[in-house]
Amino acid sequence: MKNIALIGCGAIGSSVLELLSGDTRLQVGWILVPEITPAVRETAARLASQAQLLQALPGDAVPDLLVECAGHAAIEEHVLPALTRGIPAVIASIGALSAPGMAERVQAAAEAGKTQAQLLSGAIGGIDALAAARVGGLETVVYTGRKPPKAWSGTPAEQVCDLDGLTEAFCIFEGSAREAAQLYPKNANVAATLSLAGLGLDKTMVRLFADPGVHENVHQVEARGAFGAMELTMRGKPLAANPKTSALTVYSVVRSVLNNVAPLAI
Ligand SMILES: NC(=O)C1=CN([C@@H]2O[C@H](COP(=O)(O)OP(=O)(O)OC[C@H]3O[C@@H](n4cnc5c(N)ncnc54)[C@H](O)[C@@H]3O)[C@@H](O)[C@H]2O)C=CC1
Ligand SMILES: O=C([O-])CC(=O)C(=O)O
Repeated sequence: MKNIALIGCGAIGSSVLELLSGDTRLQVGWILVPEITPAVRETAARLASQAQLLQALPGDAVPDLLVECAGHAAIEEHVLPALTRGIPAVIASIGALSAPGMAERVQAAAEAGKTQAQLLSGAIGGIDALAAARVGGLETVVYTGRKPPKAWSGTPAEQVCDLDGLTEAFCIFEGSAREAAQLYPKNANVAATLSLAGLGLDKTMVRLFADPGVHENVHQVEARGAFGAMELTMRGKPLAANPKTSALTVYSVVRSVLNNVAPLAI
């Protein structure tokens, strides 16, 4: 049985617990959160009663897998030390790897621990195709992200338009994935994932829209290269508990965890 440490117990973490509970091939032995709130206690009691609720992984704990679905700060705080200790990790907060030097630090920590960090595809699809296409050579990758105005609240979009008053789609950002990550860090996961799989942060072009006409998180990718061309549209339903997060991200975490215990992985 695989023993898992879950980092974060918010919209994604609690849905992941829901979907994994009852699977006898694994158990969640640790849940790491900055504050052990009554909501976290209730979720853990209901879905992972054997789990220890802690702020950091104890030095003598050796989970088989660390699953990050907490936010960018958790990479520095939990993932790097665990990788260095040889604990493999799956990472949802890919946007954190846009910070200068962070992708290299994750790689170095995994090398030091002789283990592996797996970057999840999260809310976007086609990462397998894009990463394979890179081998033959990519020419352009363009990402367009479109979300309902309320999904952009608390971001610099509030300074470039009146989110509540929008009657049509408004382009709140156009530039490189590196600039997008700096301005919209909490919405930078998809852009960062596409960059890491494809042309890198400076050559991946990003356009972001606040669009009152959509109710989903719409992610579009256009890529061209030696392989031919790819066009992809995802219309991700947002999680009720966090409209900034697409439900597919939860399923992507669960897929990855189950691939770790399944005899046939896909
Ligand atoms: N790769 C992708 O496509 C996507 C990735 N994400 C990433 O997943 C993260 C979590 O998303 P949600 O569950 O919707 O957010 P949320 O805000 O609902 O939950 C975050 C949880 O992590 C905990 N947390 C925050 N900082 C922490 C830290 N330093 N160490 C341990 N726990 C910490 C919080 O207490 C909370 O339990 C996002 O911040 C984002 O980075 C989200 C959406 C898509
Ligand atoms: O759609 C989502 O779940 C999140 C998203 O756009 C991002 O973080 O890039």
